Amino acid sequence: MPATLDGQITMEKTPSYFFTAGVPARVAAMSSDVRLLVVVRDPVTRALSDYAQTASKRVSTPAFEGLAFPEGGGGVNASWGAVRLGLYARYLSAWLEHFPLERLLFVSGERLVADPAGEMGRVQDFLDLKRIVTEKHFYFNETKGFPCLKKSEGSGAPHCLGKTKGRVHPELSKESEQRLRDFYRPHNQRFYQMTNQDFGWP
Ligand SMILES: Nc1ncnc2c1ncn2[C@@H]1O[C@H](COP(=O)(O)OS(=O)(=O)O)[C@@H](OP(=O)(O)O)[C@H]1O
Repeated sequence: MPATLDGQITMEKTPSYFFTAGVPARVAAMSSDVRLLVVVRDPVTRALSDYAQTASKRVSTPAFEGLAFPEGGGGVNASWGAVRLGLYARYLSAWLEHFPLERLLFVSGERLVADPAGEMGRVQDFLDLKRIVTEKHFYFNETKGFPCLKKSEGSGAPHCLGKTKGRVHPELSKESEQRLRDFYRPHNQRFYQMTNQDFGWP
């Protein structure tokens, strides 16, 4: 992390911090007053998104359902990363050994899309920042199917995230979706209790 002067905030992000062993202890050792933002989405959608990212890099990736569900039986393959990483409560436990809950803000991935200004308002409050980013900064881009910035910082032109954000997800049969939902439900409930926040995942 670069040196941070008084009055500055240094931000650093990668999704893998959340679930990589040893990271909570390392972050705690680095800074005692760090604030942590965790963006989470419905773990079923997360699994499909994870798969879509892998499949975009390797054409020969087997079908989602073959990887998610072991042959025979009604089980779910929780050792496959795309499934395992949606077990948020498990990974959060490791962070809560090093940080009080108040040091973490859980951002809803769904609300970030449906109401980006509202969710960014929560983020700014959490970081003790003036609410500079508001509704007026966003518009919904029908082609992209996501909110985009009305003006980018560099050119002042509208700016959407790139092609690697908003990929098409694989189709999932109703039965497979239900199987995954049933698998995640108790984990989601535990996560809601730990965060005191109901994300409303079906
Ligand atoms: N405004 C906007 N524009 C485009 N995409 C958006 C936006 N807000 C949230 N998302 C969702 O972000 C998902 C990609 O996040 P990632 O976790 O891959 O990002 S990163 O790894 O931290 O770079 C990406 O997931 P996929 O849809 O599976 O590609 C999007 O659903």
